[in-house]
Amino acid sequence: EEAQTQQKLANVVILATGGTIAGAGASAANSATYQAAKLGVDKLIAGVPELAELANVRGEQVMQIASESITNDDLLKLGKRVAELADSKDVDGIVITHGTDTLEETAYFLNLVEKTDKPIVVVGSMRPGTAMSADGMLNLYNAVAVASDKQSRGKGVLVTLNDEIQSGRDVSKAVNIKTEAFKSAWGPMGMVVEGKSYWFRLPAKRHTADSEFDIKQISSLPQVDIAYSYGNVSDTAYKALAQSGAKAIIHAGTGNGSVSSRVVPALQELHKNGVQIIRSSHVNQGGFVLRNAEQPDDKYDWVVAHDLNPQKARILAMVAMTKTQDSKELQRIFWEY
Ligand SMILES: NC(=O)CC[C@H](N)C(=O)O
Repeated sequence: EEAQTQQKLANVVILATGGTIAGAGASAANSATYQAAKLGVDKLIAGVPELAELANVRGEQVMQIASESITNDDLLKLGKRVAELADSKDVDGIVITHGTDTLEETAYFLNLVEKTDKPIVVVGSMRPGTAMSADGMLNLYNAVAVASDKQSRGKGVLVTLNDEIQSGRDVSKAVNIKTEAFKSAWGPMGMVVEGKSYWFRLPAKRHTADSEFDIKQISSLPQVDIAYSYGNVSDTAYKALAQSGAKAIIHAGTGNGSVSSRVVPALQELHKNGVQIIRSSHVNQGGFVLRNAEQPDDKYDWVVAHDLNPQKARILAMVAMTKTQDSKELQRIFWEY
């Protein structure tokens, strides 16, 4: 009988990378003061015995770090392992446990480069497992539920926290400390409650199987950096980033992605020297940057990031620039993904 249930259940692999979901604090009162990336994947799985009712689950420790320390090489390593598993007949879905600080970057990266319809779910938590009202157990349970569900196929990389199913493209950490931390300007795609998924919308942008990018063809990512804008800003950061080898600079602009008159000449100069300038906005609840609004992008040959926040724009620019250095192609890609 046990063999029969195992046959019916989906096979889900949990790739663990660290973060608070694998964190531990000194006391149950420590919801914010703790060390991330302490528990191994086997302990995470053992901590939620109910996972066995949802799927045949096995774990792999890909790395054990706090996600603010993730590098481009780490992204490639994780991406390549996900692709290998997605190609395996024995794997129906993949869950990635991840720190929440850069979870939105990794989820978007995988959404762009994994050529598969199989569910890929990235999950984290806001409180370590040692804390009162820890959220990791339920978030992981929900992630495995979504990853083992056939309905989740072909919907792009997904993120499950706070009972919501979010698009890995759109979602961003908008709040810290609180468990209701991840938001999307366009709303969640669905809910997951007691191991069952309820879907309400689909992503409109190209992703995964429909993407022109393939992790198997990518061996390195170009240097793309972000410069933050504010009153009295100078061009120092932009010049320094270009000097250090940035192939593109994401302008984390004020408001509509506006650029200070103190910075415009330096950006024109950098672009003449081959650095792509990509305008985004650092407003918190959904930037929306349009070409030739506030700045003459056609005249300067700049690119706009549209609704992508600066950190997501960095991910797309890196992936796109593995294929093209042409600003018009880059802009096409920024509209489509
Ligand atoms: N809630 C979290 O996961 C944050 C912990 C850590 N800063 C990380 O991103 O890994």
